[in-house]
Amino acid sequence: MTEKILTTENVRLYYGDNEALHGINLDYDQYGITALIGPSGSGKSTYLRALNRMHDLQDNVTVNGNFMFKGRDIYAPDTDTVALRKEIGMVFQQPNPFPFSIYDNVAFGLRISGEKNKSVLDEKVETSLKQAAVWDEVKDDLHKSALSLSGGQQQRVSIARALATAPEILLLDEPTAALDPVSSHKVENTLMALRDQYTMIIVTHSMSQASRLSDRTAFFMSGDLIEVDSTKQMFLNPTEQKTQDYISGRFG
Ligand SMILES: Nc1ncnc2c1ncn2[C@@H]1O[C@H](COP(=O)(O)OP(=O)(O)OP(=O)(O)O)[C@@H](O)[C@H]1O
Repeated sequence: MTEKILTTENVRLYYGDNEALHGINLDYDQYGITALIGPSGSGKSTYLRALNRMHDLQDNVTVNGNFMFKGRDIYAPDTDTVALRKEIGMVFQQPNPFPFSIYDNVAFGLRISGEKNKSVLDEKVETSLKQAAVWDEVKDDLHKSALSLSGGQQQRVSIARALATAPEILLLDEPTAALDPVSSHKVENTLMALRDQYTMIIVTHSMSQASRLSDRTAFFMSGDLIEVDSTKQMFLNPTEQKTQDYISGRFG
């Protein structure tokens, strides 16, 4: 049996007194893409953000449940959350480069970890930008502001920034929702090319994107996980009527 890289068990999350996730159980094999789909407000982003403790940054959120990453308890009191977020990186809906150069954006996490050697930084910046399939477009302008790039390029630089710290898991929260179709296509191709090297979990509203990109799909509704299966099975022959109704566009 394949070792699970990440397991989440009985995840309950509260915003104040309001329970937004009602006991989610989901495990992940190493590598491949899992899509989280479901109507607006079903808890996809809430669940995703719990995986690398992004809710710690917000008051009034209580997370219960069991989260194990390679045998380590993510919510153990002694977890170094900065180190955790290097291993479980995140890419957001809005491309969010920092207001400095392309090079400095990608080198950011490495420098925070104490890397000062210029040739190491140069090499990692180049490798990460290549992995994120944006190197050819920016290699002559690495010292230009990342904010001067197009949205699609900014998003691939954000992916490069996440990859630079050598994460094992990448969380992607609607990474193409703010992009034009050509840029979305490029970002999708980038993710496809990374599927054999990373474990990726992507929230998407696009059924066509979920079916194109993912190996496995999980359907959320009203804070519950309704069904999870191979993407093929989910789209061709889901077990639950609610899943069928959602993917055929009857609601959401
Ligand atoms: N910061 C917050 N404070 C209070 N309630 C929140 C907060 N963020 C989300 N919620 C609530 O938690 C529930 C789940 O929201 P969440 O954003 O996780 O859903 P989602 O499936 O990702 O939706 P969408 O597809 O629209 O992004 C919703 O009822 C939402 O109102």
